Amino acid sequence: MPQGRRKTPFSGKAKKEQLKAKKQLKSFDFEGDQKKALLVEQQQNDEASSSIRKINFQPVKDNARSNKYVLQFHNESKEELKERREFARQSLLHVTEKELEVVGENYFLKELDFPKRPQWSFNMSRDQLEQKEQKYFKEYISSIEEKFSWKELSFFELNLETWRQLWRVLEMSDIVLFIVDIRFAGLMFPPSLYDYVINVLKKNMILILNKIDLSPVPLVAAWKDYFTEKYPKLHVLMFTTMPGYNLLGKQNDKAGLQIRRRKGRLRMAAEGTQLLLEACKEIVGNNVDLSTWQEKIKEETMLESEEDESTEVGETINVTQDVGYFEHEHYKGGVLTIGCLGQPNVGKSSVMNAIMGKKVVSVSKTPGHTKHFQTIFLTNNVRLCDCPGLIFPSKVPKPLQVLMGSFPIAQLKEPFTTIRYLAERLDLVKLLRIDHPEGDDEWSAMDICDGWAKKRGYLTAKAARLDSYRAANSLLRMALDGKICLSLMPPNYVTRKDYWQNHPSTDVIKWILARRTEESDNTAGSDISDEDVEPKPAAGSGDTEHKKLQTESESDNDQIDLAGANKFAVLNTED
Ligand SMILES: Nc1nc2c(ncn2[C@@H]2O[C@H](COP(=O)(O)OP(=O)(O)OP(=O)(O)O)[C@@H](O)[C@H]2O)c(=O)[nH]1
Repeated sequence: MPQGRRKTPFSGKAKKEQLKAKKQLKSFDFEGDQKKALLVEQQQNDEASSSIRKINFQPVKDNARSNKYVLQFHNESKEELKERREFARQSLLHVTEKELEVVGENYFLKELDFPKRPQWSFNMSRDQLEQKEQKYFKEYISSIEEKFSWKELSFFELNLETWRQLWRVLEMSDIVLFIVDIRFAGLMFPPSLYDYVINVLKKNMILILNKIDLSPVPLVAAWKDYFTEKYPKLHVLMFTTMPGYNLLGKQNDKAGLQIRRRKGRLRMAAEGTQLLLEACKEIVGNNVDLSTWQEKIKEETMLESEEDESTEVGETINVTQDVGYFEHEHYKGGVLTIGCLGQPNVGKSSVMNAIMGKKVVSVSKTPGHTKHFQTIFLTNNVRLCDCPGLIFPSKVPKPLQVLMGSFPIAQLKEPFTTIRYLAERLDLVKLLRIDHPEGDDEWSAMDICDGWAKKRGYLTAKAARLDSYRAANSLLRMALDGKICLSLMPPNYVTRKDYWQNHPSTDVIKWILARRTEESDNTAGSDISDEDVEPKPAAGSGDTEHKKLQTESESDNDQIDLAGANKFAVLNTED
C-alpha cells in the first residue's frame, strides 16, 4: 500500500451528500433561491455552534459588508427551549389587571448599564480606535457575564457596530428624541440612557410616547404623568403617526376595518409635530430660528387632502458614511440636529415620516429594519437623524420582548410561551371565539394555538395535523400590529382609573389623535361583544371587502396601516 495521507472511511451516502454540496457550490455565481438557501444554511450551521445568533442575515455574496449591522442576540440553549415548550403545554394561570402595572427600574437594573464609547482623541489612528472599541466591548460583555446568567437576561444587542451607531447619533445630536411604543413604555425606557444624556453629555432629551392610537386615552394620560414626575428633565410628548384614524366614525360597523381607515394622502401628524416643535423651541431658545418649521406645519394644516400621496423615499436622504471621529458643537452652523433613538419597531422611521409629512425613510413591520443611521433635513436648519433600533440590556422577560417587537417573529424558535404570556393577560378564547381543540375547558397556550389553527384551517403539509406553529405566528403578528392589544400600565393605575378618566390631558390626547367623532375613551383593550367580533357581512359585499383588506394589509411598507388599533377585526384579516 503506497505511503501517504490515510483516507478516512466514507459511506456511499456521505459521498452522495458531498457531490450534491459541490454541485450547489458550482452554481454559486448564479442569482437565485439555491444560492440564497446555501448561504442561509451556512449561516445557520455556524450559528448552531455559536453562542451568538445573528438575525435578519442577508443571503448575499458580499455578506461580510452587507451584514455588518445584523441584530445579534445570545443564542438560547436547547434545554431552555425544551423547558419553555413544556411550559406552554401547562394550563394557563389567571393574571390580575394589577399585575400589568410595571416599574421600569425592576427590569433595568443599575448593574446592567449600556455600553458607552471609550475615550478617543484626534491623535488616534482609525485602527487604534477600532481596536480600543473592540477591546472595551469584549470586556463589557464579560463583565455582564460575570454578574448574570444569559437565561435571566433579555435579548439585547451584541453587535458592536449597532452600538457604534448609537454613539455617533448621541455625539452628533443636540436633542435626543427617544421613542417608545406606549403599550410597553415602562419597559422600553432605559433610565441609564436618561442619566447619561442629561448628566454626562449635558444634552436635552425628549421622550415620545408613540402609537397612542393603540392604548386607552386615560392610560396614555397616566403614562405621560408617570414619566414627567419621575424624570424631571425629560420633555414628554404623546404622538401617533396615524392621526385621524377614526375620521370615518363608527368602528364596530359591518365593514369593520375598512371604515376605520383614513383615506387620502399620507399627511403630517401635524398635532403631534406642533407639540414637538414647541418642546424644541423651549430647548433651543434663540440659538436656532425654527420659524421655517412652524411655517411648514401651518401649510400642512391648511392643505386639503386632495393632493397626491407623494412617496419620496431617499429623495433628501443623506446616508452618512462611517464617521469615525465627530466633535460635537452645539447647533453647529445654526443647525439643530435631532437624533431619533428607540428599540426596534417602536416607529422611529414612521415618526420621521409623520414629522416630514411624506415618506422619506422606509417603514417595516419587521423589527430591525433600519440598519444604518440616516440623516435628513426637515427644513434648512433642522436635521433629523434616524438610528437603527437598539435593545438595551435588561431583565425584561423574553416573551414580553417578542410582543414589544424587539425580536422578529419569523425568527422565533419557540413562539408558544409568548402566546401563554398573552393569553394569561387577555381573554384570547373570548376574543378569538375559538373552541377547545379537545372539547376540554382547561386551556394551555398550545390549545389556544390549535383552536386558532382549527378556526383558520391551518394544517401541516405532510400529516395534515393542526399547524400550531403557524397559528402562533399569526397571533403574534396580530399582537404586534395591535389587533390583539395588550398594554402595560404605570404603578397604581388600576386603583386610580377614575382619576385618569377625567384627567385634563385627555383632551390634548384626543386632539393629537385628531379624532373628529365622539368616541369611547377606552376603545383599545376593552371588552368585546359578540357583535363586534363576528359582524354579519352586508348582502353581496363581504367577499370583495375581505379581499381588498387582505391585499392592502399585506404590504410591509404600508404607512397608513389599516390594521392598527382595531382589535374588533381579528376575524376579518388574513395574516
Ligand atoms: N398603530 C400604530 N402603528 C404605528 C405607529 N407608528 C408606527 N407604527 C407601525 O409600527 C411598525 C414599525 O414602524 P417603523 O417606523 O418601521 O419602526 P422603527 O422603530 O423605525 O423600526 P426599526 O427599523 O425596527 O428600528 C410599522 O408597522 C408601522 O406602521 C403609530 O403611531 N400607530
